[in-house]
Amino acid sequence: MCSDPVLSVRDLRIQIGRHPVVDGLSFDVLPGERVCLLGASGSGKSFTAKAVLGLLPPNAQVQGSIRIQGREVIQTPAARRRKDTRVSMVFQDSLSALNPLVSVGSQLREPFSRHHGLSRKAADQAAVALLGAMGLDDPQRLIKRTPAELSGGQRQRVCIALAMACKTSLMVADEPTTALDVVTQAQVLRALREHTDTAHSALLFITHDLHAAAQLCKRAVIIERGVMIESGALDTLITAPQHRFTQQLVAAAHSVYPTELTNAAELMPVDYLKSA
Ligand SMILES: Nc1ncnc2c1ncn2[C@@H]1O[C@H](COP(=O)(O)OP(=O)(O)OP(=O)(O)O)[C@@H](O)[C@H]1O
Repeated sequence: MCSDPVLSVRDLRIQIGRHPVVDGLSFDVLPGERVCLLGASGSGKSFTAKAVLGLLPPNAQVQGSIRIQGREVIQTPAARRRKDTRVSMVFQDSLSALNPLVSVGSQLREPFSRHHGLSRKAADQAAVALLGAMGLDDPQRLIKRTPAELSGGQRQRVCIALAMACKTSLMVADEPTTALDVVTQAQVLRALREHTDTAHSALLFITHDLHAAAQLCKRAVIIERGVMIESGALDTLITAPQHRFTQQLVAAAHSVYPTELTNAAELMPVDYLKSA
């Protein structure tokens, strides 16, 4: 069975002044699919995410095609997009993504009222239920606090809850676990996995962390200096990486997580691992 992609990116080119930061990138994300965009620092991941979200800075020149639910949005900024082409977002820095002066409950109430049409009381109940479902202890108390009164992992799960409450068919998460300790990382990855499974929402997961990607995604697009160098099933990319950069990425992840990169990693050919 073949479904139409939720997100279809074709020959995406982004330039800042004379400097190309993304150069001819093409990939699809299918409904309910989790795809990671993997690349080293400075490879153009965040610019790709911003183009998908309609949040490119005014000095960026963009060409190509970005279709969400079949509609062309490449030249349409986020604020002017139709409801069915809007994308929810989880940022790396959860503190600056949330309003520091407003309680978690008030911030979560808004999307429940706006996108689900709930009354204030029902929106509060939905917010508490959602935070509880994400494994946060005592959500009744938590919604009364401001973001600064939460830990990084708690805040990041509030951000995921906010993105979930927006009820979009696509979520983009840009390095959502980079600033977190390993235990909290695992909790946040689980929350993303459970949400996308339950809501059948697609996810574009932006990361330079192959280990995190392998816990969440089945398919990867790997970029280097704004150009796609490899793409396909993550298992295959881990067991048989073709490009030098992918081989280095796998070797680095394997040296940090020797036994658990994925089941596929146990089958990994070793020539390039030995040389890493
Ligand atoms: N305002 C800017 N003007 C010109 N070039 C920029 C600007 N901001 C970023 N760049 C360059 O664009 C390129 C891609 O940046 P981008 O932030 O998309 O990378 P990234 O892969 O997300 O990196 P990281 O993992 O470090 O966030 C980099 O070479 C960066 O130096």
